[in-house]
Amino acid sequence: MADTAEEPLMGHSSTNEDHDDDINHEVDLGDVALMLEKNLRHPGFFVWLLTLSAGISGLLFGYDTGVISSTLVSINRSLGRPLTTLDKSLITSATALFALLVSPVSGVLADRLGRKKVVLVADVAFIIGAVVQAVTTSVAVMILGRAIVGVAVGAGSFVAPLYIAELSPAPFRGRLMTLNVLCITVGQVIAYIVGWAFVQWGGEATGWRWIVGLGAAPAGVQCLVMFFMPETPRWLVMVDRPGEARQVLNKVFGKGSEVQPMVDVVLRAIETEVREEAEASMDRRISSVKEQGDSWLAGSKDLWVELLRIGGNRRALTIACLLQGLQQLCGFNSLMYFSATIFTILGFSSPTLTSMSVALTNFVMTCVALILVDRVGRRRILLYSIPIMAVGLLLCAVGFLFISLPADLNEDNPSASDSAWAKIPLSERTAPLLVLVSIMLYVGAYALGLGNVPWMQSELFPLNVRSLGSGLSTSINWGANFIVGLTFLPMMELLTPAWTFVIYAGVCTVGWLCIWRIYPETKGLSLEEVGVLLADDWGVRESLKRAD
Ligand SMILES: O[C@H]1[C@H](O)[C@@H](O)[C@H](O)[C@@H](O)[C@H]1O
Repeated sequence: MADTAEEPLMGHSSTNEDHDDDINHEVDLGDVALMLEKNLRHPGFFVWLLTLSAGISGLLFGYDTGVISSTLVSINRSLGRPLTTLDKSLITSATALFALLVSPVSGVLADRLGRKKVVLVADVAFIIGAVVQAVTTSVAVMILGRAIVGVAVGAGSFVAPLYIAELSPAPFRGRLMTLNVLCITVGQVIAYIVGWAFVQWGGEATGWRWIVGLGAAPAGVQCLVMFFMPETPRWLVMVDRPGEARQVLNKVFGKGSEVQPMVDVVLRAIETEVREEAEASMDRRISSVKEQGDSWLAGSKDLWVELLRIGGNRRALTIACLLQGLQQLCGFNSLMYFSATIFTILGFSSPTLTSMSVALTNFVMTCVALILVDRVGRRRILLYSIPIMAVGLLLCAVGFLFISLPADLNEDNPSASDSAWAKIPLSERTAPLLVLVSIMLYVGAYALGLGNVPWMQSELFPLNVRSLGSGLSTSINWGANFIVGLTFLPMMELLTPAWTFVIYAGVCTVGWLCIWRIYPETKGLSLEEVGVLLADDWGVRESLKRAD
């Protein structure tokens, strides 16, 4: 392989048949990753810059989802009347609902327009949504503003990881994508701090307008920065612009003569993948165009067929949806949205401050994940951390068994810190402390694995269906997020908190079994190799052999 790699790529072109035949024989995709691992020690400055620019999408995602709890308690009557429970539910869930609707569409858009343009479109939506929320005087327009933010979060949450994945060299891909999740958790911590500060000192009725309006600032910055960032090499090859793809790869890997062979090999691997996929889909495309005409719709339908009919793609989609669904159905965001309510019920005197422990633990442990994920591997980190989550949830359930709850869980509003519950000294109540500690254990383990690994979804899909597949699994994430947000409080009331947490522990157990059975280890593999792994079966054994 070394010989092949060092041979300069002369006059390459995706339309040159002889050359393409050479590529077929020369490129051993297994060697691509090995070569990268051997040669690259650290991601270069340019790669960090790209990741951080795209990571602003994560920051906005975290900020806009984290900010809602404090906003709801600060709005009071400034939208013309006090908010009803229905108003609050609609304001909260509009974002997840629209994110859910938009993610698959943004997958198609990312193929048509490019990854970068979708980031820019999402930024415009973030800015419009923030301004609409900040200036509104009615509940209906507030819901509209949250819906527009949902469009932005839905598109951004799918395209930012895709952009990072397609630009990162394989050995650092996990780490760089975890950085995106780290930005989400930073956004959530900032949202909690800003919200808490405004609730504490804001006082006046306009404070919350600043909280939501602030979301426009990072979006504006990202718009400016991303304008100067390149498209991904994979998308450029896909739209037949290999020259530009090479320029981007040169920047990613550096320009020295020692890295040129690496750029050649990576470009060849991408070209091979694009060409093979184009050939494989040609027949299907021809028949689809014959049936439906050469329209946008025909192209998209064709992709759907490819995603669902081809075994490897279907397997990739199943794994991505499993991980994304599990990330939400394990109940984490019920803590993100309602931890202040839980800590009020438990009698903590400053529930908003206590609930910050959830956001902070999530952030700190995501930092740890950043260091571990490429070393330990995605599959392994999930198989180790999910049982700890289940133990945390069960301990939490045990804690709740020793706590007698008020009949109406809404009785204790997060702002009512002087309630009867809050006056009981904590020293006399070990059960609430047990709940707090087990929640931290659960959140810590979540942040290590399930909080970030599902966002590496795009590495599972081959290029032609990558954005559609990632878009779909992102909508599973938002759908499950929507369900958990909607059902958590009713479950606590109808089934008791103990059973609610036992059910989440059950979801974790089932999820663990599915992961053990079908999720191969993708650590250190190039995006092209992952496709080979899933082509005939789940590839678990094969991947474990490689990882050893
Ligand atoms: O990966 C993120 C992260 O774990 C966030 O903390 C959580 O709120 C999101 O729902 C999730 O997608």
